[in-house]
Amino acid sequence: MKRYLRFWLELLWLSWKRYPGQTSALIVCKLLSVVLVAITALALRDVVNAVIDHDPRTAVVAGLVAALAYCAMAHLEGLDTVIIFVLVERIGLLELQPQIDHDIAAIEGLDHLERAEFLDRVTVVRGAAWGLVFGMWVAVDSVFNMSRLAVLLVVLGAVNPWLLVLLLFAAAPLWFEQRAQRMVNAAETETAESFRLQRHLFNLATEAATSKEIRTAGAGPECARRQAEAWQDVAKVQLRARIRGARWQLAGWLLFTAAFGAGLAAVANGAVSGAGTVGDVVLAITVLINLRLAVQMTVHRTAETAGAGRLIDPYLWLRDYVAAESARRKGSQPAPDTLRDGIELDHVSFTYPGTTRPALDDVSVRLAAGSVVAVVGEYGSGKTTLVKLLMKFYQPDSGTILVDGIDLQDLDANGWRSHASVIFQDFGRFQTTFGETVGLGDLEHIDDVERIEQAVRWADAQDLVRRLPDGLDTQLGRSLGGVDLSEGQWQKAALARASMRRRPVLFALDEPTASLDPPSEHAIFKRYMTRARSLAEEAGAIVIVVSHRFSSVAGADQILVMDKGRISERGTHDELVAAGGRYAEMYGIHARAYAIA
Ligand SMILES: Nc1ncnc2c1ncn2[C@@H]1O[C@H](COP(=O)(O)OP(=O)(O)OP(=O)(O)O)[C@@H](O)[C@H]1O
Repeated sequence: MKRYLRFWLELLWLSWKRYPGQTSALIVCKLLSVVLVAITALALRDVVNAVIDHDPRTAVVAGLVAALAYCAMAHLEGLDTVIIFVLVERIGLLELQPQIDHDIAAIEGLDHLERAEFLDRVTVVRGAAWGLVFGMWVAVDSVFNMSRLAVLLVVLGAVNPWLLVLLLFAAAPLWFEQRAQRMVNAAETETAESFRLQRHLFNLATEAATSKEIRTAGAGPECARRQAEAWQDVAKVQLRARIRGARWQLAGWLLFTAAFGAGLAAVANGAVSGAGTVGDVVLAITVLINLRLAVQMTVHRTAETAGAGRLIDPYLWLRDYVAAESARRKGSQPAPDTLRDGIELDHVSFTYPGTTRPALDDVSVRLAAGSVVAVVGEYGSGKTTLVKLLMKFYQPDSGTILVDGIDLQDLDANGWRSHASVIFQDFGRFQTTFGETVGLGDLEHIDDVERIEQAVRWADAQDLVRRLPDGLDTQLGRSLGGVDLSEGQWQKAALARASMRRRPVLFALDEPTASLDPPSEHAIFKRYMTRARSLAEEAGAIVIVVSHRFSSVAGADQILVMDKGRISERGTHDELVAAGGRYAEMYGIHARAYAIA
C-alpha cells in the first residue's frame, strides 16, 4: 500500500506541476462537496423543527440554505467529473504513456522479451496510462468520500451517539469488496498467458505475413478453434472469480442494510418516546441515506482503487525491472572506434531463457582485428546466437567476451552498437519511406540523401530504387497505402540499411543474401569482401559472415564451423578442406550442387 501511496503522490505532484489551476480547482470542488452534505442535512432538520415550532422565518432561511447547498453540490459534481477527465487525458496520454513506452523500449538486451513474467506485465501495462492516472484520482476521491462519511457520522452522533456503531457496519462492504477485487486480480494474472495465446492465434490468422501459410495449410479453422479454446480458459477462470467475489460483496451489503434499518428504527423510537424531535428523525433519515450513498461511493471507489493495483503492480514492477536492468547492464567504458587487437570469446556459454539446451556451449575463439570471419554450420547450431551475443543483446551465462581486452559487459551498449552494423536473417520490414528504411541504419544521418544513396549502391539496390514510383521517397507497406516489396527487395533494403555506418568496427552479415538470386548474391559478396578489406584497414574492423553457402565464405581469413553450440572446426578454407572433416564434406556437397568445383 505504501508503494501505491508513493506512486499516487508522484502522479498528484506531476498533475500539480503541469496543471496547477485545474488540479487545485478539483481539490476545492471535492472539499466543498464534503461540507455541503452536512450543511444540507442540518438545514433540513432546522426546516422541520421550525415548521413544528411555527417559526416561518427560520423555516424559510433554513430552507433556502438547504436548497442552495443541494444545488451547489449537484453543480460541483458535474464540474468535478469534467476536470478529472481533462486531467486524466492530459497526464495519462501526454506524460505517462510516452514514459511507459520509453521504459519498455529502453531495456538494452533482448532476453526480457522472451521472459513470460516480463511479457505478462507488458500485456497489462501497454495502454494503461489512462487507467493509472484515473486510478490516482479515484484514490483521491476515496479520501474525500471517507471524509464525507466521517462528517456524516459526526452529525449522526449528535442525534444519538449509539448510531456511531454504524461505522463498524459501514466497514463491512468495504472490506468484503477488497476481498472480491483480490480474487478478480488473481484470476487476471492467472489467465494472462492464455490471453496472450488467443491474441497470438488471432494475429496468426489475420496478419498478412503469416496468413498465406495458414491459408495454404488450411489451418484457419484450427487457429479459430484454438483461439476459442484459449478464450474459454480465460473466461472460465475469470467468471468463476467474479461470481465468488459477487457473493462476498452481497454478504457485506446485507450486513450494512440490517444495521442501517436498526439505526433508523432506534431514532424513530426515540422521537415517539419524546427523547428526540421530529427534526432529528428527518436529520437521521437524510444523513443515513447520504451515509448509504457515501458508503456505496466509498466501496465503489475503494474497489476501483484496489483494482488500480492491477495496473499499478505491473507498472511499478516494470519500472523497477527497467531501473535494475539498466544499472546491472550499464557499461561505463566508451566503445573503441578502432580495433587494435580484436575480440576474444573465452569459454562463453549461453542458454536462452525458458530453454534448457545451451545455444552456445563453452565457445572460445579469437577474432583478430581486421579479419573476415565466416561462421558456417547446420541449422540451429548457434551461429546467430554468437552474433547476438557480440551485439550485447544477451549476456553470456558464463565466460567473457573481451573487446580489445575490455569486457563487453563494461562497454556502454549504445556506444558499442553505434560502432557496429548488422543485418539479421529476420530483418525488419519497416513501413516508412524507402529512404528512411535505409537511413535508420544510422539514425543521425537518416536525412542524408548522399549517404543513403551510397548505402543503396553497396547493396546493389539502385535498380530497385529506380523502379519505385517515388524513388527514395516511396512509402513502403500496403497498410499505409504504400508499395509492398518482394522478399529479396526487402533484403536489399536491409542490406543497404546495414551499410549506412561508414566506419563500423564490427560488421555482421547473418545470411545476408538468403532471399537473393545467385547472380545478385555473388555480386554482393564480392562487393562486401572489398568493403570488409577497406574497413579492416581503416578501423581494424572485424567482418563476420554467417552463411549456408560455403562457396561464398571460402575467401574468409578464418572459418568457424559450428555444431550444437560448439565450434567443431576452425581454420582457413584450405586448412579445413585439407583436414577432411565436416567442412570439407559440406563444401564438397555444395561444390557439386552449385557446380563450382
Ligand atoms: N529466442 C530464442 N529462444 C529460445 N531458443 C532459441 C532462440 N533463438 C534461438 N534459439 C535456439 O538456440 C539454438 C541456436 O539457434 P541459432 O539461431 O543461433 O542457430 P543458427 O545456427 O543461427 O540457425 P539457422 O542457421 O537456422 O539460422 C537453436 O536450438 C534454437 O532453437
